[in-house]
Amino acid sequence: MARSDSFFSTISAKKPRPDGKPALTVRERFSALKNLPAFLRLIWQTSPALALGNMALRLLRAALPVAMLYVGQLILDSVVQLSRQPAEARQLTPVLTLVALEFGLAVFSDVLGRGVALLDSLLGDLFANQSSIRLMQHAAELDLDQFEDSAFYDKLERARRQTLSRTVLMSQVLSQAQDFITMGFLAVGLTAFNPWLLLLLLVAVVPAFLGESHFNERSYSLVHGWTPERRELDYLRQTGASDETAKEVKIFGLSGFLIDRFRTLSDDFYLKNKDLVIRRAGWGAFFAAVGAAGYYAAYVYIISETVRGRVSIGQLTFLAGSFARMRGLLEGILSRFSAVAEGALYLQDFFDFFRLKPRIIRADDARTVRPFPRPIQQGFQFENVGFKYRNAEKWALRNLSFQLQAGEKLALVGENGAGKTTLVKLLARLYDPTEGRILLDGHDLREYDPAELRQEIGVIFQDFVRFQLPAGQNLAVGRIEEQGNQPRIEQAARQSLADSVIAKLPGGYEQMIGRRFNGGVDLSGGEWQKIALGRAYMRDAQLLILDEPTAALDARAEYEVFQRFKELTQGKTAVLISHRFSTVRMADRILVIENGQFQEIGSHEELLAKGGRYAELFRLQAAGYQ
Ligand SMILES: Nc1ncnc2c1ncn2[C@@H]1O[C@H](COP(=O)(O)OP(=O)(O)OP(=O)(O)O)[C@@H](O)[C@H]1O
Repeated sequence: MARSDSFFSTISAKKPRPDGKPALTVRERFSALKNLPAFLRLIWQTSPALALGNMALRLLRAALPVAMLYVGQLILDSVVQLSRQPAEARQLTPVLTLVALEFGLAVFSDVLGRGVALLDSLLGDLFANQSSIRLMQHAAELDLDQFEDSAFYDKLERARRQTLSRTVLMSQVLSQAQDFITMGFLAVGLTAFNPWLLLLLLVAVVPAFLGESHFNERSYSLVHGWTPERRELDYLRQTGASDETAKEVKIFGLSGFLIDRFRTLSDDFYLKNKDLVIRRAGWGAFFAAVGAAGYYAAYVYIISETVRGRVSIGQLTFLAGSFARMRGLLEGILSRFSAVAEGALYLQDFFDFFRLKPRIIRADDARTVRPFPRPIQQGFQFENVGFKYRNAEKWALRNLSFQLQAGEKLALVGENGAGKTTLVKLLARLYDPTEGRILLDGHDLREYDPAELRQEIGVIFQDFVRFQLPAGQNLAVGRIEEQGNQPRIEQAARQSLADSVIAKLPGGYEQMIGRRFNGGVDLSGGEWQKIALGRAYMRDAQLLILDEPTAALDARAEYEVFQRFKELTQGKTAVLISHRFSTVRMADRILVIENGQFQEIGSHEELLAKGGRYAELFRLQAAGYQ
């Protein structure tokens, strides 16, 4: 932000924001307030009872300041009157009753204040929890390809950061309403005395409001524009100090490199922010002085009216008290208004995230959704399939046509980056083809319900997740509905050879695995792989896909895994991705892909006899063993 950027200039002109976009105008800032009704609806839905209770207490509390000031006025006037009476005629009881009343009101106001704070905190906690749940639910509905878009990630990040700060916004909006009501009560008293005092009040307070609101917009722009960098800062913080990365950070001596990058980014942000907060403090002090001048001008006026005998001492305290109170309230309301407007700007990100819609969804009209074939009759047909990742220049797959027959075991072979995993992701409809189509039993895959399709498919990816969960649950994630079915979990463990891994764990199936949590035991790469393989056996899937499932297994385990796999998937369709030809040759047919293009397909013997790419790769690997 340029140093010459004065406060008043941005009110009229659009200045570039730190992220290069023009600064928000006052109108844009106000228009963000349109998000508030939807926000209040969300709060109401969180707990109507708590929301209602909160509003009722606030309403009551709003009336108390004017009541207390009025009782104060009565007390003072009574005291002055008493002091003018002869000593023997002085009756203290009425004054003491008034003092007792004021005391009662003070205690009541305090109790109400605590009640409001309590309900705010309960409602805020519930709201934050429900927002986090909604966020997770919505993220789960979105497409994989949306997660690979950095603009999406920025939105997700901002929405996630805001679930907690939105509870502050909730209190602010409710306090705003409460203070408005209090102001209304006080304004009646002040206007009755002299309406000009109200005008004086506005003159004293409005500049401070404009200043606050300007700096709030600046700070939103700064934070918003810095989302990618703040994401990188989080990433660096995590990479520099986490169990997952500690090994390589140490071996490669990366901590200096990571810290330098962190320092550069964080210093840059600090300097930009410092500039802003210093100017904010300077202008803030100036506007506070303007406000104080307005208050003292009014005070002098009220005092002079008292001296001239036009108002009583009690009225003097009532008016001075009302004016001071109203100045505080108005300042609070106005500066809170800009905080609320700022919060509403952030809300925009929150709602924007929820407006993102997945594309891979079930057809709206239930009649057009095709029931999934049980069993699959013909299999999957790739028709001229092409796929390009979001923002990628080059095609990951192109012009791919072949048939995956029902009950067939198909192996995919190709060099790194050839497109094997991409093909599998298209089968599971994690993405839809960019061109061409995939048919299942003669119908486009898009005609089936994606949820049903995924139920019928069991995929173990090469980068499977190492869930920090007990061993049994780590297997059960393959079919989480069966997490209570111990015999089934144990059977899957036997089938994937994970049973011998679990037998060695001190806690058996209950043993927490992974290092993140207390008492967790880590496993070797191959041991993790056996657990992950077990997830495939937890499913009753018609199509099983194993993407390099044995890369970390020793030769004997690999042989055994595949013997079992063949037996256990009798009659089922399966796709295997492997770089080991000893595994690949067990498949009925092998599809060779090169640079995303179909190369050849056939059985091991056929392809060897053909003497093409497969034969070349096979001989290359075989030569390595000689
Ligand atoms: N999420 C992604 N976004 C952009 N490009 C991607 C993405 N995933 C893969 N690619 C690119 O698509 C191409 C095919 O990748 P794919 O993962 O399908 O290869 P693969 O044959 O499975 O490789 P490997 O044997 O290394 O696992 C590669 O050029 C890769 O860089």
